[in-house]
Amino acid sequence: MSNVAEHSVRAVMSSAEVLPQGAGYGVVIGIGLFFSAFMVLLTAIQARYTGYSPKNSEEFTSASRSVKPGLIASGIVSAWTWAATLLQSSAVGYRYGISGPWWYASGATVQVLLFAQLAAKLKMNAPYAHTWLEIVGARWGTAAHLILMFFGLATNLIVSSMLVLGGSATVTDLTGMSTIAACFLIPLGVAIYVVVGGMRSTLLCDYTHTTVLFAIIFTFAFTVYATSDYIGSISKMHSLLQEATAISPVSGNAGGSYLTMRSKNGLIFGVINLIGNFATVFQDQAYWQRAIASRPATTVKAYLLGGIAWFAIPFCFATTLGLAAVALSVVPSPTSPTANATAAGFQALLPPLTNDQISEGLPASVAAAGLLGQSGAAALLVLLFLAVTSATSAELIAVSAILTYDVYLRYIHPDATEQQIMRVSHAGVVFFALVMALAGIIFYYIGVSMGWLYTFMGVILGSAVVPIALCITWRKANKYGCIGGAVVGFAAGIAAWLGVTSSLNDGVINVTTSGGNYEMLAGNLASIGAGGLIATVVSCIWPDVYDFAGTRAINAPTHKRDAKTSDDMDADMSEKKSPRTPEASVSVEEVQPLAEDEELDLDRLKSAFKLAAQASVVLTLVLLIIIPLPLFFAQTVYEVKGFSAWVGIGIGWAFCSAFAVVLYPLYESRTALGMIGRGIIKDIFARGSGKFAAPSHSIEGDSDA
Ligand SMILES: NC(N)=O
Repeated sequence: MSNVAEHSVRAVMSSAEVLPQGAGYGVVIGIGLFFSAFMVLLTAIQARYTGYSPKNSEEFTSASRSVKPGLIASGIVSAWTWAATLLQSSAVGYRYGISGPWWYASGATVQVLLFAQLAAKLKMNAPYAHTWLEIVGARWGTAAHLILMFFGLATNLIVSSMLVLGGSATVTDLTGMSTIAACFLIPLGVAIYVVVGGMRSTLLCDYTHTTVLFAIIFTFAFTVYATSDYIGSISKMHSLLQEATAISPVSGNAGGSYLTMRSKNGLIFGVINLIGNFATVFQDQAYWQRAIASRPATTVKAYLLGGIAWFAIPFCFATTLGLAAVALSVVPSPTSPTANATAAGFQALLPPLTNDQISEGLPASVAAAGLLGQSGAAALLVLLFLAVTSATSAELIAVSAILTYDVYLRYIHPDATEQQIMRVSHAGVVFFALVMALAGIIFYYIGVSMGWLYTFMGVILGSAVVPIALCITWRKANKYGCIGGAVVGFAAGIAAWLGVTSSLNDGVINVTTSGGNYEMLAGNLASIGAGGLIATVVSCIWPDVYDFAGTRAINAPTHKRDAKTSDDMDADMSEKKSPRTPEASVSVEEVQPLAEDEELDLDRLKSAFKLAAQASVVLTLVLLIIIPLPLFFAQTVYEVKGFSAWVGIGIGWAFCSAFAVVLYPLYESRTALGMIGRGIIKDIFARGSGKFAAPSHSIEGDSDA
């Protein structure tokens, strides 16, 4: 049997039989153990040649706030690349055509870009905090802290469940490995290396994952658009998509075509996607933690770079594999009696997928297996595993930070020693690994898929988005308005979601009926809308007057500062000084003058905020309005030329992204890499002579390895 025929038969047999079960266990356990060993090695190298060691809590959780922008950008890309980024984006490409990948990518990029503003404010208003919840607690006290902690931890739980569900469904589908085993083994393998390495090593591991991720994405893109026997060129893809349109037109698309941005359901998905992803960035400690780990001077740059780079991942990947899955549905299988897709008896290489299969995110894996047989399936498996593990590592260390600083230190043992803090941080990682495994299994058993959770997340998380953003950035934010907004918005989201489900489905409410586009859209809009409206309106009517002195005092180094410096720092936002909040761990008067630290100079931070505000708003308008809406209203169905430009932009963007998050971090770390290289060489020739010796002035600013 020819290679092509062999691939085809495997694809028709469904992707479950493409790889042996052992390959699933091999990838999940083998790669997990490999990265654990890699992490041990990296940690040892760091400690020996750079002086950084995750044995103290600041380094473990926050990487000593010294990481450069390229590595932070790579960490953002890695944490934000979920199983859904690859699978759900391809699923909406499969359902809605080219608009699906666009709306997935743009609807989840703008939050990272806009987060640059929050990151700049974090460095201005709470430069020494470990978690965003510490800021809430210092400003608004215990009730607000607990309520918003619910939203924060719910975000981590939902994101983690999606990671486990998406990862395990694909491993099971491609190899037949037990889903339950995959749910447990994926997070536990990651937990080992997170405990060993802490935040800095997690970022380094993210970097390696991101590098491999781009390599595999390019492999798929060039296979589909250049070398595949079934597709192999943009014009062939175009003609296959036109054939697919003729056979099964897409409801709500211009001319039923896969080749148009005029897609009603694509647009609805775009809105749901936009709202849900605000919640999973703004209230996920993982993104705050990257801002915290970042050098203050370059935080904004890191988020803008990370956001722009990330866009290419779902856009290029889903424009490749999502559309390939559609195209392969009109390619005849080797056993088909006819090559004419419209003739009776036609057997497609990839028979149409059911709604449940699409919701599980299978279009990408069946397309990969259909195109490249076992090697395609294996590449997708590795890609998925790397995406899932690096995002999982971000979630584990994020929850560990919340459990350590917002539960243990705040409520249980405020005077804990460094050793106790480290012990709790490690235990937090392991504890949450078990929780996410169990959550994945529970959702799997009740029939909730990754796709369902993805569109649902904004319903229960969306209401806290605006309140949290206001708490950290706006001196006038009213505590009661924001907390009320989060709680009422939560109820409004659930009520709207269930109400619309009931009215559109004759009173039948279950996992299937509640997962429709309109049902989820209603819940998402009500949640973020009510939360945002209540928080903003109440704050405008009864504005707070807050100077952020209490939040700046969180964990700040303790030196005297004179009143003049304090006034200068707060000049931009204080009309009246608020007294020290009881929650602040250190009195304002004791705080080290931030101006002493050049990177925390208020003028520099204000300029960074201005840059973040301007760049993120302009890019948001470009990605959400200026490019897609004219294309939507024009109802253009792309001819080959337009489609070629579309695909070319996707692949070109992915190349630029790879430069930004793969090559740039190497360039910016050249000093540290040189130092490590010299240390290793010295050690080889004279054992012990290469070891890091703390200089009289710190080299930390130059080192981020
Ligand atoms: N991270 C996302 N939304 O893919």
